[in-house]
Amino acid sequence: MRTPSLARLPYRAVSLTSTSRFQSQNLLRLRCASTAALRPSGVAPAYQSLLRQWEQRRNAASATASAVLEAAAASPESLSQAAIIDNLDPVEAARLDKVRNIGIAAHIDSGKTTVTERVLFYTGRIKAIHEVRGRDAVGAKMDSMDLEREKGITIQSAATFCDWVKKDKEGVDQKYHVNLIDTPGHIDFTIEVERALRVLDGAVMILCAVSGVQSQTITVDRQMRRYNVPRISFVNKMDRMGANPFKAIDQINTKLKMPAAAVQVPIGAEDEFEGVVDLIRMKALYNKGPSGEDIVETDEIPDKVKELAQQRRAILIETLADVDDEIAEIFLDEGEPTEDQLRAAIRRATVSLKFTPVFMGSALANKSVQPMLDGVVDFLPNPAEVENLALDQKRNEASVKLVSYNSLPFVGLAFKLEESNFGQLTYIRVYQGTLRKGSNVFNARNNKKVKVPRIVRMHSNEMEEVSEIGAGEICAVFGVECASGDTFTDGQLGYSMSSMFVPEPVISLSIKPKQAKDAANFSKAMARFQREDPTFRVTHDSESEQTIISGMGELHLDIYVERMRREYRVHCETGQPQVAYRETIGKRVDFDHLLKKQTGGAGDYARVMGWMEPTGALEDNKFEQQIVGGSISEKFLYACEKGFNLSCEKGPLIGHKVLGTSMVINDGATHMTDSSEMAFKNATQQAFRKAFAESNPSVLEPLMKTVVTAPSEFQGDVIALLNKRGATINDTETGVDEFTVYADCSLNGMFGFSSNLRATTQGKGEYTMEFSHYEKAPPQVQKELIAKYQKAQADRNKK
Ligand SMILES: Nc1nc2c(ncn2[C@@H]2O[C@H](COP(=O)(O)OP(=O)(O)OP(=O)(O)O)[C@@H](O)[C@H]2O)c(=O)[nH]1
Repeated sequence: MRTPSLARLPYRAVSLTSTSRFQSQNLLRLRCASTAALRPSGVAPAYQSLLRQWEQRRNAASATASAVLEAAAASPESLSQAAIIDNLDPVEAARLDKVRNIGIAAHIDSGKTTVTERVLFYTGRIKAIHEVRGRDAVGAKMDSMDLEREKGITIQSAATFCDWVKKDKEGVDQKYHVNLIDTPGHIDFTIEVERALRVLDGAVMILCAVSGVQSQTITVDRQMRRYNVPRISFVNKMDRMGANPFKAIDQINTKLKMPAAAVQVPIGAEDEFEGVVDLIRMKALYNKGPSGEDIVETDEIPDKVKELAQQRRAILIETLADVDDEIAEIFLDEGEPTEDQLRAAIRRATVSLKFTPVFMGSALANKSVQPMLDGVVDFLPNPAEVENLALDQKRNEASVKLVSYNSLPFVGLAFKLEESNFGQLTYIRVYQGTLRKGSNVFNARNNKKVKVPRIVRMHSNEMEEVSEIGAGEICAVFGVECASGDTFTDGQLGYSMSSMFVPEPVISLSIKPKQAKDAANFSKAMARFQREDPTFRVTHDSESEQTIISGMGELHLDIYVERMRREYRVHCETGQPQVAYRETIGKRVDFDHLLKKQTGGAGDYARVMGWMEPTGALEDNKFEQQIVGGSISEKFLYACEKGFNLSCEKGPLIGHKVLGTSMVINDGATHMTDSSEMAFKNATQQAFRKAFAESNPSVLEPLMKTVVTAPSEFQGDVIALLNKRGATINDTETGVDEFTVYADCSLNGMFGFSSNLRATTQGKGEYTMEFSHYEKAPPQVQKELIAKYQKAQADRNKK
């Protein structure tokens, strides 16, 4: 048996030494409250009502309130956020304990929407189950767009909520409020997953029992890590031929490097899949009723799985011993943890991101979805258990912890915008305080005051009006103009929250309405799509007079062209998809450029001196001025910076954006009457062109992390296909009957790959492609691109 290494044992997850500024300030106020009568005048108005509540509780002889106030006075640092929540405000703690904000994320077609449909049915949110691409032509609740129902894929994430009733240890029903977001699986809609995970407290990672960890599971795993989202796993499709949950669990451990162990074992598999054995309580669970709505629990574990259950329970304890010191101690003493100890350890380890418990079932066959829901409330954190930070703009952007108290000042994050029939719908996660209908909130980005006219809870495309939403919850509001990622506060706090990661678009195409009369609707649609989706960009190329749309992949752009047709009745003509190339400088070049024009009247005069060089990383460009002696005034330097930024927007080589280039201006000259902002802007642009051309610049192309999976018999053909497209193969894994290739490919080389792959693998192969980084394009490609651009420029000049 494996002995857990003590060195690897982590500290207890519950820290009692957290000392964020927010807490210490509150605790200092607490100290005042505990040593003397409460003096609200000395306390920021935002906290007065909260202090009053605490004081009232003490006056009402609450032993906890007194004890905590005294402890806070003696040692403010000794109380953690958890202690504040648990001890100071039992009412808030009890409310938050019953809230879960979760997302469902997974590889394409793993069954996210099908699982969500069951969740909604079993929690009573919907009256009947409808299948994705089902024969009843209704479609799953969460795929509400026509396009989603037709294609059987999720394009937009959809939010909903439900109540899950679970019996506690004493057999008393406890109602949990679950806010749930179903996210798309396709990589082109990855922003939907990003923004959902940004605001969720936990996630259910779904895997297919046959395919296990797939390419998109790896992406989703990375996204969950980026936002520190704890997860439980659900191995779905246990009814499929070849289902093997333990293969999936091994892969979570090895491929995702996330300690994972089954908390259930299946009773039968494939078409004999009957139910599961709960390894924590050692009980067999079966679904009964026409749609599996009743869970029947028995102590009689079928003989055929008794041994497996014992084995897997031992592995569960062993895996936990590696990540939890309480279980480690029991394990080292060769003891047997109790049910409570096991449950608490799984919760601790999951919440602290060290472990994922694995559930299993078949959503389509209506089996074992409810125990997974029990897992959501048992093992995923409530809003109070997740550390959410904001930056306090009034105190030099110091980091402050947000506390999900209803009575604190309001802080919320707008994480998603959607156009609806009633105007813009803004999804908000309330991190602190209460959002009330009719109240005013302030946008931290521009300090604009906005009134909140309507608040709704979303149920896919339906909504339920509410008058207020408490801390830790998710809602949507109407009539609040803002951008995706804006923070709202009640105006008293200068807090702002970090936004989500937005990947850069890698593909673009020209687009125009087929009929001139549709121009107005076309612009309306473009504006809307851009507001809703930060990975969808629209630019206007003034030279070619074309509108260019850019996005994450061919499918992403196709969907918008199709939505334009369906939702706005605008038929469009599109050009060939183009790769989003970049340009970069090759080496340092000094410049001394003089712009001087004398054409009668006032002339133009600007002289700029300095150098341009690579920034070192192929990232943002940098402009710097190091003028001493005032040879160029501030106003003109600002114009120089503008000129630099404009030059970076349209590189000299092929007209694509410039990356990784820095410009320093350290001297120059100004003319008394002939210098102007325009002259300095133009001079900088000219200097830029000249220096860039002399620096041995290059064209960069996006490199894509590509993962291809197909049945083993096609391995040779698929590798040959990738080689033909110039891919660098990094790794190959061979499974029982399928293989996976990991490769880096240039996006340029991958156009039309999906149809090639389909043809080569009889439609059985699949692949995902995700932007990795920019790299120099091969010399031949660079040459061709430059020649093409120059020819187009020359043709344009002739006209
Ligand atoms: N055999 C079997 N098929 C399932 C199960 N769950 C889902 N499916 C099928 O798998 C297909 C994909 O299911 P979805 O629920 O749309 O999967 P998804 O992960 O939401 O798909 P995307 O959002 O497009 O990534 C559908 O045809 C489902 O009927 C299951 O438990 N067993």
